[in-house]
Order: sequence, then structure tokens, then C-alpha cells
Amino acid sequence: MPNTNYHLALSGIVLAGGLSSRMGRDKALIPVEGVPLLRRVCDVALSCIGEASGKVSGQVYIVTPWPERYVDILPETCRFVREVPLPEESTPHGPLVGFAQGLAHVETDWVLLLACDLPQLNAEVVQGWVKQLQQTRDNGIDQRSPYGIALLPRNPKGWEPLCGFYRRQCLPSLTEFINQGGRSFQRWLAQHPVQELLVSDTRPFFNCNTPADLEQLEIQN
Ligand SMILES: Nc1nc2c(ncn2[C@@H]2O[C@H](COP(=O)(O)OP(=O)(O)OP(=O)(O)O)[C@@H](O)[C@H]2O)c(=O)[nH]1
Ligand SMILES: [Mg+2]
Repeated sequence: MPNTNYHLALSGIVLAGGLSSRMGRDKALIPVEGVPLLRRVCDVALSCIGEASGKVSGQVYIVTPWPERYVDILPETCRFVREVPLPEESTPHGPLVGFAQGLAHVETDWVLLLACDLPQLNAEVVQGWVKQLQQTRDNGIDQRSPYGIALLPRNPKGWEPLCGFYRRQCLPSLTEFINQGGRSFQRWLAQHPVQELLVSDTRPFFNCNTPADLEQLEIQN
């Protein structure tokens, strides 16, 4: 019988180090229904991870070169990872490097990676994904494919890299890819087996990149 009762060790990483150049102002701070986007995403992560979630233990990390911008809008339970430039480069260096710098702090086997610009993400949906991760592991699929590096939703163009689960074990491969100059999630993921996270609704992946996206959101709400 699969054991569905044992503890899941899961951390969260929220990326908030982009330039928001298409939006023209820091997306992380834009209020949606009165709450800054970054805070909304962190609250979703915290609802699945740590004390509030019961059986799932771990930390939620915010990866950004500028923690001081966000310290006042986030709960104290979140931990900041201050991103540093790679040698001979400056920040922002893109989400793949931000993820690698965050992952270096993670102590759990699995991590939930989220972008900060996901206004439609909600706790119920992500808690369902965490259950799927738990079932994958409890059914032994986890052990049978020990080199599967991630459990991610698919979209018509590839994987949804900023909205799913990764194994901490993927850090050496990620570091090597980055050291060779790689900066694309899709290219890195294409080199490894990835399991599909099954989703019934694609709305949670709607990411708010432009003022027009924001307007569309306001019309919907
Ligand atoms: N920590 C970190 N996060 C990043 C970096 N680049 C992008 N991100 C985050 O990755 C997510 C998706 O990025 P985009 O939607 O392209 O956001 P962006 O780079 O701020 O926006 P544009 O400048 O318009 O491309 C967002 O949560 C960004 O904050 C980076 O260099 N470091
Ligand atoms: Mg985006």
C-alpha cells in the first residue's frame, strides 16, 4: 500500500528580480484587489508550505537583488535571498540564474517555484498541485524515475517553468548549464526528463506583463 501519510518537505521560491520593462513599473508592487502582486503570490506559497499548511514543511524564499523594496509588504516568515551578479555580469540576469541562487538555500527535497506576476494564482489551486506532488511521490513514481528533475504544467510551447515543482537535486545540472552560458529554462529543461503536472485550468498561469494585461485583469474582476 502506498504510504500517503508521511511528511512532504517542500520549500517555495518566488522570483522578484525582473526589470518589469514591459509594464513600466515594478510589477511586484502593483496592487490587485488591494494587495501587491508579490504579496499575493507569497501568501499562496505560504498557504501550502510551513506552519499554515500542516503536513508540508519548509521555507518560502523571495529571490531579488533589492529586498529593501519588499520587506514592508511581506510577512516576516518569508526569507529574502539577495541576488548577486555573476562574475562580469550585472543583475538582472534572468529568472534561471535567480532560481539557481535561491535553490542554493533550499534544504528540502522539493521546491515550488513561482513568478511574482501571477494574479490569478490561488491557494486552492496550488494546494491541489501539492497533493499531486505528494501522490506522485507516494505512488513510487518518484523513486522509479529518480532523475526526473521537475513536475511542471505543459503549455502549447513547452513547459510552464515559473509555476511548478523542482527537485533540489537539479542544482548541479543547473549550475553547469549556467556556467556554460545557458539562460533559458526551456533549453535547460529539454535536457532532462520532466513529469507533467496535470492542470484543468490554465488561468493561474496568466502572467501580467504589460499595462494591457493589467487592464484585461481589471475588466475580468
Ligand atoms: N530573481 C530574479 N527574478 C527575475 C529575474 N528576471 C526575471 N525575474 C522574475 O521572473 C518572473 C518572470 O519574468 P518576466 O515576466 O519576464 O518579468 P520581467 O523580467 O520583470 O519583465 P520584462 O522586463 O517586461 O521582461 C518575474 O517574477 C520576474 O520578477 C532576475 O534576474 N532575477
Ligand atoms: Mg511574466
